[in-house]
Amino acid sequence: MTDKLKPLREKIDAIDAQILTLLNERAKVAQEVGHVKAETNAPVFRPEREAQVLRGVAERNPGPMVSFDVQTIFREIMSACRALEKRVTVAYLGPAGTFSEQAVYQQFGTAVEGLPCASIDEVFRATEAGTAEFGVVPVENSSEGAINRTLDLMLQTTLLISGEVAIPVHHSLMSKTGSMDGVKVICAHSQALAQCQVWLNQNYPNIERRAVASNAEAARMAGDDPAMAAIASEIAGTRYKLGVVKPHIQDDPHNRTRFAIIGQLQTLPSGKDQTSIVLAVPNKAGAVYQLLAPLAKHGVSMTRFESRPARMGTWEYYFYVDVEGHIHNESVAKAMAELKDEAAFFKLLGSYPVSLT
Ligand SMILES: O=C(O)C(=O)C[C@]1(C(=O)O)C=C[C@@H](O)C=C1
Repeated sequence: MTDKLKPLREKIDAIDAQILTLLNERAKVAQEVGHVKAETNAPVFRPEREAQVLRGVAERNPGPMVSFDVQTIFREIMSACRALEKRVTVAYLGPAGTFSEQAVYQQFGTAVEGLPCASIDEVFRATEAGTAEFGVVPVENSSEGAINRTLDLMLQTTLLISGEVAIPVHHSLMSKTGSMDGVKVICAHSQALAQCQVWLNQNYPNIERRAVASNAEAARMAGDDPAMAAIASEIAGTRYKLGVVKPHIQDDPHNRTRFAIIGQLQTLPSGKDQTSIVLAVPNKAGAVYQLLAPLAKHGVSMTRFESRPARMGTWEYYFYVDVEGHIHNESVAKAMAELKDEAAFFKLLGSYPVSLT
């Protein structure tokens, strides 16, 4: 056994030496890129370039490594190279251990400065004030729909959407002891309670459910109090030393949340992009139908249509629309110009690469 392993391990050592040399060659080039950017004050984080690199390695991947894993490795390589240029600060809905933090790493890799914030509002404020260069905010969940607070704040902010990232959301039921003995309350964010309600009704119909600020906060509370259980990610559970009572209790096994990367940056085209806008129309018959006509006219596909009641003013609803393509694409630019002319309200939220996951 050892005789057979030895030459294979020597091979791995030799390959690792080459990888190490290449990684550092790459890092030196990234440092040069950093110097060029510093001269012109150009942005360090370039989501369109990173999306192209990650799509490229997946397309060229000969295997046997699976493309998802290859992308994870290259994301970390770029993250480390980027950090040599400048360590980017990213605000997110904290505390540490939330799905928002996971979304930060999924987009930026781990060589990033995370800034946990107490609320979605604070993520916007920290990014607008420049305390963080980017913010990561939840936009929609596949089971529960839109995150209304984010949509409302998008309307008011001067920030743009610079990118998007989608992550699978798996909720686990956890407690200090790893059992439900003596547990009187199950805590979680209201969205998580909603995403697990069928399972909870079947298994613990008589235990009180309490909505708290975040799942990570629920995990922290459960770590302090054996009478409380938390619904949260297992990452949060590990952080607060909880035992798993039952993993993956979300009603939809494919539950996912989409996050927006917000910032000052207008991302350039990556070749596979999406544009987000908000619109309002006068309250008259056929207005929405008419409003969307420019999309069909210019062959622009709509990928999302969400409405929010306008809480003041003369219009009844705001419509959040995502379309395929970048505002720099001629057809998208023309369609947007016509929409803007016809709408009672129009706001471009940003053009950015379509999420890889
Ligand atoms: O190409 C650039 O602009 C770089 O800064 C290099 C690099 C990379 O490591 O590949 C790093 C950071 C950017 O977000 C994009 C790519």
